[in-house]
Amino acid sequence: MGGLSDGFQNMRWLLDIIDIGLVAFIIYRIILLIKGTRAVQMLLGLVVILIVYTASQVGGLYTLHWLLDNFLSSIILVIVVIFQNDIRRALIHVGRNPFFADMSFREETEVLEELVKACVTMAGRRIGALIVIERETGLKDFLEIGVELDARVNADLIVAIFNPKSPIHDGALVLQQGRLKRAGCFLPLAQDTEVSRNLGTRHRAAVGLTELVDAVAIVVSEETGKISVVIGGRITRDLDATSLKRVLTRLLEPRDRRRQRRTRKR
Ligand SMILES: Nc1ncnc2c1ncn2[C@@H]1O[C@H](COP(=O)(O)OP(=O)(O)OP(=O)(O)O)[C@@H](O)[C@H]1O
Repeated sequence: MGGLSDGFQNMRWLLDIIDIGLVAFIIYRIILLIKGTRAVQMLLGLVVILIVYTASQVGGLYTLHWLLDNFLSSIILVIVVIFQNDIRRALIHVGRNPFFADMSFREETEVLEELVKACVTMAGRRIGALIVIERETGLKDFLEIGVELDARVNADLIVAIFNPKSPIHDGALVLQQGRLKRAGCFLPLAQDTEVSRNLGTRHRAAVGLTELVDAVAIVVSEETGKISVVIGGRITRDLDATSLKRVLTRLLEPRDRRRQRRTRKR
């Protein structure tokens, strides 16, 4: 037993390195996860509260200090409530489920071309559409409503689905693992913020879902005929065929291939 604990003592430096490395990795992942989201502002707010808390202690502002002390004692609960969406996103990232799993490069290109063709056709005809593409986070929770399809990605079929006369044109079309999986799906709407208040419900649904999961949403506006891509709750508007294909290729490309491409560039 003594030998074992001596062994651990001798390895102390190694454990310290692992310890520091793990903490640095967790902080890095948290920063990556919340970068550019509302969570950054909330985190800054918390930092300000911490500064005021320390200042109130040093300056002897007892009532303020008591108030903040009580607030900060339940900080874990506060953090969980404030960052619930981000925590959920981080946790469900564990189960990877890439869109182009088991597809050859030629099949991937074909899927993207059919998707882009469908969006451009619908935009030209002012047919409204909402297409959601699953990436690493499973969308099972959002697929209960709707009609099962499980069909190859085909531009004519997508246009037919969103044709206003089609019985399944309402709601979202969901793509999983390179196939058209379900149509007529109801998505969670974005929370009632200043930005989302100015959006119609189709765009709000795209923002709402992508705030919760890492899926990519494509919206074709019935009103303007414009194509937008929504990811992480952020909208990139007014895409044409070329920019849509470029954006989708970048977002759906398998990670290992993206890494290989970056290494080749260096
Ligand atoms: N929660 C939802 N989940 C999925 N689809 C939805 C949801 N809410 C609305 N939609 C779809 O959006 C359509 C209505 O879009 P609306 O015109 O209100 O939005 P919009 O963002 O202004 O889009 P557009 O620019 O095409 O007019 C509905 O017919 C339905 O197909």
